[in-house]
Amino acid sequence: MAEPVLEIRNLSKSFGALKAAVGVNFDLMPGEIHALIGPNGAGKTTLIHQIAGTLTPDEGEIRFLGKDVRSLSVAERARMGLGRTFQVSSLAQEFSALRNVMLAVQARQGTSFRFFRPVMSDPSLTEPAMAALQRVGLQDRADVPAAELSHGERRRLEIAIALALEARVFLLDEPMAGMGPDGSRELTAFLDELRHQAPILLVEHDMDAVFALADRVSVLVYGRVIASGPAAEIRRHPAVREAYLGEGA
Ligand SMILES: Nc1ncnc2c1ncn2[C@@H]1O[C@H](COP(=O)(O)OP(=O)(O)OP(=O)(O)O)[C@@H](O)[C@H]1O
Repeated sequence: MAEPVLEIRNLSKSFGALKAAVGVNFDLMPGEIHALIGPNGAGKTTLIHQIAGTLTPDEGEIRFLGKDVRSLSVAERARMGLGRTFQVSSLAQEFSALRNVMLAVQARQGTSFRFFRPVMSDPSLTEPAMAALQRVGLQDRADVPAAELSHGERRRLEIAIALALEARVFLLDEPMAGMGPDGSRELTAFLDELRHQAPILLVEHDMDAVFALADRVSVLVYGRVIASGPAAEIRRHPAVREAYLGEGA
């Protein structure tokens, strides 16, 4: 059987008295989209922060590609291929779309000094960056500053950055947030294709997108996984309908 790309074991994290993760177990298998759903404040973003390395767990294990990554920095994890998009955009707003992706290409290639060539005309940076922009359909917007892109375009730019980092896994935190229905449909189709590149941990409130995309769904409530399984099963799960979808069982 295939090995999980990402394995979370007994992860716990508290902020004072508040338990944001309580013994969380979670796997991401090659090729799959595993959605993490749950009410506001359930601890979904906190879990992504712990995987990416911006928060340290109190207890538990995080294994990525078979390696325990708890002692690695955010940058080291990113270099291993932990590709993350953020709930709040982390783009360099004044830089063009192309420049934003080039920074990721440069980060991927490691620090190198380029004395002889201005960065913007260095094909070892511009070519992979343009290829990533093309994958997300932003090739015609390459020169536009990130700040002037639409919300949906910025989301796609973040994915282009993860592509340029040659992500081995995508951690997507509410990619549908702020999208209109057309944008959501477009992004859903795109993510469906993106899974072939690397598996996706999808934190999302848009249930149409979740049930259209996810192979598996885990439900987090007050830091605990209350149900986890194939999407069709989770949709029918009485505890999920009651606790999360707000219906009587
Ligand atoms: N740095 C922090 N310090 C203290 N409390 C925090 C911190 N980060 C998150 N929390 C709290 O931890 C809990 C889980 O928050 P988190 O943002 O992970 O939830 P979420 O499931 O992602 O919610 P949403 O769906 O609204 O984004 C919340 O009660 C939040 O207020």
